[in-house]
Amino acid sequence: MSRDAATTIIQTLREHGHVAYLAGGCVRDRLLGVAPKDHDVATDAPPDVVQKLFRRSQPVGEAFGVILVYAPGINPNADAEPQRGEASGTDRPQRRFVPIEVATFRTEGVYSDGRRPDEVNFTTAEHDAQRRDFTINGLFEDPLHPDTPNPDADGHGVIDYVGGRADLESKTLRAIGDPDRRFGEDYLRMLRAVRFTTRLGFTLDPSTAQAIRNLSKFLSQISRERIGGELQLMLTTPHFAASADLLQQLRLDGPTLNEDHLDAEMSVLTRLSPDAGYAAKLTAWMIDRHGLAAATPARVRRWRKALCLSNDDTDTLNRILRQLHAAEDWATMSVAKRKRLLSMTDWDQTLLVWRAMKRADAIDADTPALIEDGIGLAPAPLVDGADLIAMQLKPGPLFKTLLDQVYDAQLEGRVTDRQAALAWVRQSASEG
Ligand SMILES: Nc1ccn([C@@H]2O[C@H](COP(=O)(O)OP(=O)(O)OP(=O)(O)O)[C@@H](O)[C@H]2O)c(=O)n1
Repeated sequence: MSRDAATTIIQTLREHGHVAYLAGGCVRDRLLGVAPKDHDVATDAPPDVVQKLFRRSQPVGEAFGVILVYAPGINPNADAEPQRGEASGTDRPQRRFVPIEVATFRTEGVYSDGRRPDEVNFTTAEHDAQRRDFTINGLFEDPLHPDTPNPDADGHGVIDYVGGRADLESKTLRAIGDPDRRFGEDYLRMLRAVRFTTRLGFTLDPSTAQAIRNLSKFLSQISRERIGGELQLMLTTPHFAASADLLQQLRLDGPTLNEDHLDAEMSVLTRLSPDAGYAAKLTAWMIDRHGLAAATPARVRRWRKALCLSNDDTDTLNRILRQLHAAEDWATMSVAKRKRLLSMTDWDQTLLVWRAMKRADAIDADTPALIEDGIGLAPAPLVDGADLIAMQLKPGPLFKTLLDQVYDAQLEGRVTDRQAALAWVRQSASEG
């Protein structure tokens, strides 16, 4: 477990006369009874000392004083470094080297480029706690404290310089010290505030919320990759609708999406199944904000830029929107068209959005009969391009039209075997 690996590192640092603790999210999560994603260590040992003490280490954020140390532990994510003499890819369950971030206690300057702090100074644990974003993230823990032999015990080894324990108990997300200053150091923290508040089901402290409202427009100074990354974290949790709602209440929606603030009701997003992927959630949010008619490729291009969307997510978003627009004509659509729609890539995602829009009743009612009609939604074509070439037809626009039409005939049961399909093509081609 990464807690064991982090504890081993802390022990070594202590033996060499340094102060070292577990820090940040892992302390918060343990006190909340949640399994921490990873365990970070903070220490007064400077980065070069950390590197000398741990042979298996590499700097990951030298400017920040962060060193990745590989320490023995059970690594649940199997692809850590293999042990010496051990072939990688072996299936024996065993102790592996777990990567742990070891950061030197630091204070940071402002992030004036929106990506990294202008300056970093090494300091004490107390000052390191005070430069962190929220009180619940500013806790340290001594895993070697005699009162905490059991990691599940209510930690007496917790070191709290910022009032984080009381805020954990009252379920309050509060900036450490002066909120304007904390957000001014890194405006991305305003989005982090939304993520932690909704993920943990906390309340945002009123003066922290007010500071965000006042400063929301400065979010646009932050790099689009960081904004997009944070939004993705927010929307891929089960609390995505609450996150979008809180973003809007705090007037962070506009600067996040690089468009104007809107007071939209999150009805589609609220009803959307948690099984929906990131692109489907963005689609639902776009529809809540702008309506389906205004959810256009131009809007997708804008969101893609604002959120640094991947090609995959952008393609999926565009596909879902095209399918939603097509689904509007369901009532008048031919059987072949219906079947083609139902077998399109990402239709499952489209359907989740369509259901959240409360418009899927007819599709849901008609689908079983289409699937179980003895033909199916997407049977293998009875004829293909090679058959057309064998008929001396030249590849060209007519070629594709003929193939589409004969496939429609097949989907609708108008041709049921290969001979009939070939005859159908011959007839249509001769008619021109
Ligand atoms: N803009 C930021 C980012 C991080 N931190 C501090 O660095 C710690 C680690 O950051 P990160 O790994 O991003 O978050 P976690 O708190 O570990 O939360 P998560 O479980 O989401 O990773 C945080 O707890 C917080 O103390 C901060 O003060 N300001």
